[in-house]
Amino acid sequence: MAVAVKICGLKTEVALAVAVQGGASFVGFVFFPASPRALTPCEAARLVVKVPPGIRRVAVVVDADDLTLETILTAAPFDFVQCHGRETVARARAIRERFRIGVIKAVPVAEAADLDAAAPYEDAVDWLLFDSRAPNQARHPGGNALAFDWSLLRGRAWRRPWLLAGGLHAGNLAEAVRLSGAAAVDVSSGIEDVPGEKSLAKIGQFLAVAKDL
Ligand SMILES: O=C(O)c1ccccc1NCC(=O)[C@H](O)[C@H](O)COP(=O)(O)O
Repeated sequence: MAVAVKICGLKTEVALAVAVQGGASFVGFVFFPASPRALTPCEAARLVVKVPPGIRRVAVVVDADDLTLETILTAAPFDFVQCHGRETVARARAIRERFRIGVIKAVPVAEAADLDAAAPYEDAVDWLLFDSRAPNQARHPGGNALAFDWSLLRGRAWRRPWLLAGGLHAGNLAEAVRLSGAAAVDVSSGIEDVPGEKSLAKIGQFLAVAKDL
């Protein structure tokens, strides 16, 4: 059974094309200015229009207000907003209802107790995303190439589908899926040569591994 992949932090047409050809199920665009992967709504729109039907387009935001979301979502068509900050359950629900869009809520994980934070979101969002908790000094809450103990997820069940994220790369993907039981994964740093610069070869390798799982 192949594992579904979200390729996150895309910035160029060529990287997007490799992700699409390699079989990505989701493609993510980051709207957080401090990130080396940040795009403006205009820059993202030029890429988003190239995404073929059936591949889900994700706008990654951090505690974005309605005006910011309006600007992003009117510049280009997205299928999901990924809330990667401290958005409450009420805020996640409000985004989903006001913008009539799917919502993915990132849940930061460092220890088993952190998983309990996911349950209250189940009725408010479409997907959960379990990512490593960013260190205090991190400049952004995601995309930090940090893994957590994947076995924490083993045997846990949620009423929403979920993605595993954090420090994944072609070399550890099989083990991460085996230990966590993930059916969908999200990757950014592990398919880059330097932060913000995607490696076409690494995107291809990651997707090839995912296809065989
Ligand atoms: O990627 C970023 O720079 C980023 C910045 C701010 C919020 C979220 C961000 N990324 C979200 C993602 O979905 C990443 O793919 C996820 O955190 C995993 O990242 P990595 O450990 O680098 O694979």
